Amino acid sequence: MELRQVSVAYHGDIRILQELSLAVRAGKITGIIGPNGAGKSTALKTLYGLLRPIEGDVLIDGAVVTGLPPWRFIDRGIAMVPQNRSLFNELSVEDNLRLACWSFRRDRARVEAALERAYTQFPILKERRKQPAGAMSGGQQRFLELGRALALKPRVVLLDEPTAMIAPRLSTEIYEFIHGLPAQGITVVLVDQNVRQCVRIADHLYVLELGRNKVDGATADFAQDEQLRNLIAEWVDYRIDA
Ligand SMILES: Nc1ncnc2c1ncn2[C@@H]1O[C@H](COP(=O)(O)OP(=O)(O)OP(=O)(O)O)[C@@H](O)[C@H]1O
Repeated sequence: MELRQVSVAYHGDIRILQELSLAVRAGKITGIIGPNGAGKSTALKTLYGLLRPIEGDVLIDGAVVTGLPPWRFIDRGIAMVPQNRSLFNELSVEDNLRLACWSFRRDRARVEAALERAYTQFPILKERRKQPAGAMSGGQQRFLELGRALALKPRVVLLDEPTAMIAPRLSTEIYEFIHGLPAQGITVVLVDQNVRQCVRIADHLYVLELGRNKVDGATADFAQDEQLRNLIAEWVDYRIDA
């Protein structure tokens, strides 16, 4: 996936992204970091078709898809887990998973396979499958959101602050899980305030500032370049280890 010279505005004239270009590396983890309000979530929403650029293009597999609605992105194997909770709290864990299968609900074998995939990845969901989603802890609800996105066997998963407001022990588990996704053939785009963890697991990093791409590169190169490490420390208040 790619954003090519994309500008995005809210309310028509509040321009947030300014000619931002960004390429998602297939089979890798691409991290997007930057100070509060830099436009990281806006970039992710643009990659998923939730926001339409006023300039520039969104590409999938090299083809321009600018203006395509989000459900057509799902068809193309792109899944997103948004920053804010997106579960139906009153519905059971299993019904939340079934809803993700709505577009192929008549294909029972496929629905059962999708449920099984989510339960294998997160056994706690199977244990809790009959309980209301809202009765689970914040971390468990996050597992359900991840399980729901992955039940559809996406090629690419877009994650916005996956461990915001989640207890440290479960956060560590979530990062380990995300780290393992490329080995399952899943490409990851990770927007995160938790710069330490994002830098630890990302193969390639973009640093945004005021809606622009300030710098990007392979994470390993950031670690070896004293000047880059200083810049990152200044922008996001975190020093990458050499
Ligand atoms: N729906 C909206 N309407 C108007 N302005 C918005 C809207 N959503 C975001 N903004 C503004 O756009 C800018 C970028 O927001 P965005 O959420 O993309 O930043 P971010 O880098 O993800 O920040 P954070 O790390 O704080 O989540 C901010 O100034 C924000 O106030």
